[in-house]
Amino acid sequence: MNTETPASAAGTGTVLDGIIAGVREDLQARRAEVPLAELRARVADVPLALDGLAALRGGRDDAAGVRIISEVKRSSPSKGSLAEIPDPAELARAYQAGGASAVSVLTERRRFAGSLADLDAVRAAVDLPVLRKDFMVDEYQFLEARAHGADLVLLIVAALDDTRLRDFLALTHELGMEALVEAHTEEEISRAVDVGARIVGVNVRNLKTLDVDVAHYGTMARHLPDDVVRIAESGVDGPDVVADYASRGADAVLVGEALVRDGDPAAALGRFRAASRS
Ligand SMILES: O=C(O)c1ccccc1NCC(=O)[C@H](O)[C@H](O)COP(=O)(O)O
Repeated sequence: MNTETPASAAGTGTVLDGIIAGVREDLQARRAEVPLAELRARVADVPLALDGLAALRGGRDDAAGVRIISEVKRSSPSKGSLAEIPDPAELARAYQAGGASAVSVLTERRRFAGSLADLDAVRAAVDLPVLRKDFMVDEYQFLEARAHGADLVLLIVAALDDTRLRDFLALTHELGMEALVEAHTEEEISRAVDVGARIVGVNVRNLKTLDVDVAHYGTMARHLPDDVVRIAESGVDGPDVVADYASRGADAVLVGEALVRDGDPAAALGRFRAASRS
């Protein structure tokens, strides 16, 4: 597989381009430490991936309400440091206790202060599907995700041309994982669906301005086909937003900041889940 990917499919000098440039530099350093062949060997020793698709599907129809993907998010480009997370395993266990359906772990280092160590800690702490949330632009990262026990990875449509999107989705599935394919626009939703994405997220954070507009989910949701698992990403600052996403047909909601800032994330999750049922 050709792993040379343009900085972003758009290549417009956006926040995304800057993040990806840093991701590529960090990746070269890791590759020098652990060559691809060694990663492949490690993958063979890891237990099979959990079924992320099954965990997230059905939230729009069943009485249990919307599924929640709870994120371990230390920092962000838009807000800087969000929370001290001395023990990501403890946070992940709170998420599981609060009824999360999956845990997302940001592993990008420069802007989000994440790491593969966080992924390892969360993987060992919960038996929920775990999403490696990063800016996936190279085959190496997919093997790395699986070697560290991830069950799902993020594919950002805006960061990949159609060939890479298709190839990376195929690689994800070959490794037994599922992909959350993230779109921001109607055109990106079409591209995600055309390459065969089974889980499509609409991220309401604009990657050019970093502005969050929760109403954007409703505008985009009508373009999501019935047979994909629909995820609303970002912008949850309380139960009302979860209820709104649920009312617009989301199967699952991805929540970061509101949970890491809450002193009792398990209780917060309980409120979010209850709101989607009311
Ligand atoms: O969070 C950011 O500032 C950000 C900036 C640029 C690219 C991605 C970014 N966030 C990644 C995410 O998608 C969120 O962490 C996730 O959806 C949770 O969002 P929130 O609940 O609003 O923290």
